[in-house]
Amino acid sequence: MGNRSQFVAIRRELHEIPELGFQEFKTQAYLLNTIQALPQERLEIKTWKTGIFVRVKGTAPTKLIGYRADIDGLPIVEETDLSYVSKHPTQMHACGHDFHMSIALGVLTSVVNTPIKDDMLFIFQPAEEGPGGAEPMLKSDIMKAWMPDMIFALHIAPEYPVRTIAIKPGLLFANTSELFIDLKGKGGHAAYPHETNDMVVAACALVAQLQTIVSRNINPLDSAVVTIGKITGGTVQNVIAETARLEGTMRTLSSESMVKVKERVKSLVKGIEVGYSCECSIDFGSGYYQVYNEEQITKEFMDFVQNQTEVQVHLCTEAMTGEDFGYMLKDIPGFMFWLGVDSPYGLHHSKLNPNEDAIDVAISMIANYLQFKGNK
Ligand SMILES: CC(=O)N[C@@H](CCC[C@H](N)C(=O)O)C(=O)O
Repeated sequence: MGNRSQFVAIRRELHEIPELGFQEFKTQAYLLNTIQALPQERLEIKTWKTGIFVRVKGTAPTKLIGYRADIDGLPIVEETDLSYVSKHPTQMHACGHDFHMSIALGVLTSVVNTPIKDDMLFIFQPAEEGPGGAEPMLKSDIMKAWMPDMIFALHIAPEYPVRTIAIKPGLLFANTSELFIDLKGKGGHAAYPHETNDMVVAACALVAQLQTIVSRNINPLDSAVVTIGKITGGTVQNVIAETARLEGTMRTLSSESMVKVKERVKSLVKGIEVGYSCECSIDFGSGYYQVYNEEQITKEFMDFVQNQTEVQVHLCTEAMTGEDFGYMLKDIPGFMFWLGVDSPYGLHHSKLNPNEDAIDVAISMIANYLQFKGNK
């Protein structure tokens, strides 16, 4: 691993054990072991479900600075040929949370070894991919007692080179809502369609109609996404399906548009019920609040990084990704930024392989920023 730090090895070990939201038991144990191996004099550690809070006492604190890393993986079968490929065959760190954790551990180690004046709160948060850990963590008694004065976080960005970050003041990520639709009709013999209400046909019609929400109901100057990522239905090739299920996600830049998208989903589903003589139920699952970067703190961070020669700052546009860190930023001023990791495969791809050089780049950049911001 050449000159790379121990946090690259830690990332690889975490990469091997991805776990889904609120099932991050091995991950939590691994993180706790690593945190407990640090000098403990300045640390106070509390667990919350599968997450962890670590408070680091500063030398002369005037504020509490929060830093959040998400810790869950995705239900994806990994298709890389890495020596440290996931040991959990149907789960993968395909959104970089292994990077987020190892960077947070690196920054924590740096703050323990070189204390800053201010107190710090490290938040290892479960279930970012769903159903959402940030909002309940924010409402927990622990965080109510340890409410940071400012907070920040990063997300890896495969499309940017290593040694770059991308960020903008104001809106960074979209409002999101999951979408689950169950359709139930009358199944039967494949040769007797006139005696059935085929839910495969109804589901296909609904998928096509859902596409008209973005193209026909949302102002073209606004932005929205309706994606159906999974369809299930039927049992065998020569039986007409009695049930079908669509699973997807909706994204909007404005919260008003999310209300409109949901209304249109309800109307289209009603139309399918009438048109295909079936019963449907809609579950909007979990929804995430937009990620909004507080202007002043974000600009100060951008200026700070720009003045360091090691990392370049790109001013980016908003993305339709979602992040439940948006809930934390709704209540606490702060920011999120993209960390360039230069991978030909994007987030949520089974071949995602971020460049590990970005780990030490990020640790050093954030540690420097904390020496500046936390010693003011
Ligand atoms: C950064 C990122 O990729 N976040 C996820 C968040 C998913 C939230 C929820 N499960 C949904 O699908 O709406 C994303 O897909 O943007």
